[in-house]
Amino acid sequence: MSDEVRPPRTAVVIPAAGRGVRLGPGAPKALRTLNGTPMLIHAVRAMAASRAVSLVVVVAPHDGAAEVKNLLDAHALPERTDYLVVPGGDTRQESVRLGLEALPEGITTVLVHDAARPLVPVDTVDAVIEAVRDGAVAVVPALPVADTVKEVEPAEKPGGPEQVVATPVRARLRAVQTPQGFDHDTLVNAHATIALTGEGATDDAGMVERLGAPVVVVPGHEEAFKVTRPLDLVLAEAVLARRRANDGF
Ligand SMILES: Nc1ccn([C@@H]2O[C@H](COP(=O)(O)OP(=O)(O)OP(=O)(O)O)[C@@H](O)[C@H]2O)c(=O)n1
Ligand SMILES: C[C@](O)(CO)[C@H](O)COP(=O)(O)O
Repeated sequence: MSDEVRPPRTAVVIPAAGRGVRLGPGAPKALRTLNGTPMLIHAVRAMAASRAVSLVVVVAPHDGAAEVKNLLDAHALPERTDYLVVPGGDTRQESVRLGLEALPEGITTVLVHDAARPLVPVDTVDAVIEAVRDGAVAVVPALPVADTVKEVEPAEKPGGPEQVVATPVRARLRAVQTPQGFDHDTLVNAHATIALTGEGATDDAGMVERLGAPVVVVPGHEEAFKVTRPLDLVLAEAVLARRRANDGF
């Protein structure tokens, strides 16, 4: 066996198998375009912009893996990075697990990034990777919350009023984004151990928290917002227009 110290290898799993119900009728959300380019391609480019990323695994809609492969082939992407496409599952959590199963040996750091956050800047990606390489087992980029957040008890009957049960101290709340970064074995262990029903975990760091492992926060970025509702498409195209005006990007 060689004593050679191998450099850490970083892969990104991009869950892109969602329908985008909240965005309204149309193609699956990841394939909807921003300024003529599919959101997924923006997201893949955002990840591959980091020189630390050697592999991007795209988790495609279950019946859309061939279409997504063609899409990646048809767009210019950095050549130093490898790309893989696998079919996804019924929930985000399942899609991420299927992406993790496709990773080759030797990956030490894994990022999970929503295709629905196409405009995250590379500095945020690099900050997450650096924090994992510095020893954190789980890292989330996050921003302070602008609104006051209430915890509610669900309505007793459909259409009835919800009851507020608590107002968490806003200064202690953070809105978390992606990419979330992990020590590879810790994330794989979380996905193998944590069983959740219904929609599953809403983020991957939450699964690592359930293992009892520490999750650290790095600053997020307002351009890393999630395209969820129709207004977010307008905002995303405005951000792209501002980038073009500012840097000719
Ligand atoms: N079964 C699923 C569901 C979601 N996702 C991905 O997880 C990310 C975050 O999910 P979200 O923004 O909720 O996307 P959708 O599930 O598509 O949206 P909606 O809930 O409005 O249908 C997206 O990149 C989405 O494609 C996935 O890979 N597999
Ligand atoms: C992972 C995430 O983007 C963190 O904010 C978010 O939880 C995804 O939620 P969604 O309902 O699947 O969009």
